[in-house]
Amino acid sequence: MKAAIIGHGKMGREIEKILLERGHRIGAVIDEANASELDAAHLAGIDVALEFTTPDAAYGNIRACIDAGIPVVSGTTGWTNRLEELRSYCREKGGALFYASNYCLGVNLMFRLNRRLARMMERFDAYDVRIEEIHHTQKKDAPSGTAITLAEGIISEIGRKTGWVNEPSDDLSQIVVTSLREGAVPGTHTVTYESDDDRIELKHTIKNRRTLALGAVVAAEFLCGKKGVYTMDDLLK
Ligand SMILES: NC(=O)C1=CN([C@@H]2O[C@H](COP(=O)(O)OP(=O)(O)OC[C@H]3O[C@@H](n4cnc5c(N)ncnc54)[C@H](OP(=O)(O)O)[C@@H]3O)[C@@H](O)[C@H]2O)C=CC1
Ligand SMILES: O=C(O)C1=N[C@H](C(=O)O)C[C@H](O)C1
Repeated sequence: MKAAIIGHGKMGREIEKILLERGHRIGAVIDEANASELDAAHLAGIDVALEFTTPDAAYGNIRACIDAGIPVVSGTTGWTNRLEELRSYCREKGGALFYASNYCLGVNLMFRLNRRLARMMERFDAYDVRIEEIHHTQKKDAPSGTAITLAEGIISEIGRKTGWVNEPSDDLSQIVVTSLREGAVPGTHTVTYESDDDRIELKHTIKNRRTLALGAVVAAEFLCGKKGVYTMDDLLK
């Protein structure tokens, strides 16, 4: 597989290592300075692109890959209010797009547990639910994409929760998501159900960025040669 790396930052560099370890080739590395090279001419011969950039850049980068006919795996967070629009565009153009807010296997297992637990807690309104996420101080967006996916999972199962807020709130219809930024933390997420008497916690701690990059490369291997719109659920089936 010949890959293009779009965004040669912390994730892009980790992805590069894993691509090479798994016997793939790097056909292009695109950063902000050469972002104008995201077109069919510059990407000729590329089988798949991996896009980990910034909330401002992701939409345009992914669209450019679709326009160039290059399957694209993206994990950039903080822009996903436009994800559905881009998925429709991809289908219209006959392109290939894989998106996940988190490529770590364990987090995706936690997403499933989270929905199952929420379904159980639907009946027990003595418990309120909240989410906490902790990441490194260089993270640009808050809350994390993973925390948003967790919140959406809970909202889909618990009728008394209709949205989330990223600030303190007494509104019981909202899930309070707290974002903390500490040192080099790769990503820690905790879902807490608390009553006056006790507390249930579902917690996931990422130990290193490699697990995220490996998941993205496995997604790229899965997407290669396919058309359509995919998520981690398709990969984990
Ligand atoms: N889904 C998942 O599993 C994961 C998602 N992420 C998300 O991925 C994104 C990147 O994270 P991370 O690598 O830590 O961030 P970094 O800030 O380390 O890297 C971002 C890179 O994007 C580049 N960039 C900026 N603008 C453009 C552009 N227009 N075109 C191409 N490249 C550009 C930057 O280049 P320059 O320095 O030249 O500006 C930089 O190299 C974030 O949104 C993060 O939340 C991170 C980890 C896992
Ligand atoms: O910026 C990061 O580092 C991460 N971002 C993703 C998110 O916003 O959920 C995934 C992971 O937690 C690391």
